[in-house]
Amino acid sequence: MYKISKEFSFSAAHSLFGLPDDHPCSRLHGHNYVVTVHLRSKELNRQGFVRDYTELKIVKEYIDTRLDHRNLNDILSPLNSSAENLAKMLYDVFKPRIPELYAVEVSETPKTSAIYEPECE
Ligand SMILES: Nc1nc2c(c(=O)[nH]1)N=C([C@H](O)[C@H](O)COP(=O)(O)OP(=O)(O)OP(=O)(O)O)CN2
Ligand SMILES: [Zn+2]
Repeated sequence: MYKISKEFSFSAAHSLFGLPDDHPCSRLHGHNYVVTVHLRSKELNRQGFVRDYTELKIVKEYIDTRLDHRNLNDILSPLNSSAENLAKMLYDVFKPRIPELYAVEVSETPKTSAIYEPECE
């Protein structure tokens, strides 16, 4: 199995619901998000690629137009704007266009990340 990944970054605001009143993440705040798309394939194409990294510019275009400098609560509603929910939403958006996609990772901070990977496809 061959695996590749590519990172994309954007800045956005959000607040989380369902947390204790004194939880800091209940308040509107922002992150410099990093999204990593993970692709895999048993075979390489004739260029020797799982997929050309430059073909992943569709991810950058989506992030730049739909997520960057926005409030993620507006985009993920009625779901909570957690990193987990964002990772699954992005997986569902890109899987039809990137068949080799097997997981999406979202980091809100350099120390945290959430990964959505379907159990079986
Ligand atoms: N499982 C999850 N837990 C939390 C999420 C999430 O999306 N999934 N999100 C948040 C907050 O939005 C935010 O990311 C705070 O995270 P935290 O690691 O607490 O960030 P800090 O920089 O404040 O943490 P330090 O301990 O100061 O490094 C909360 N939880
Ligand atoms: Zn947050």
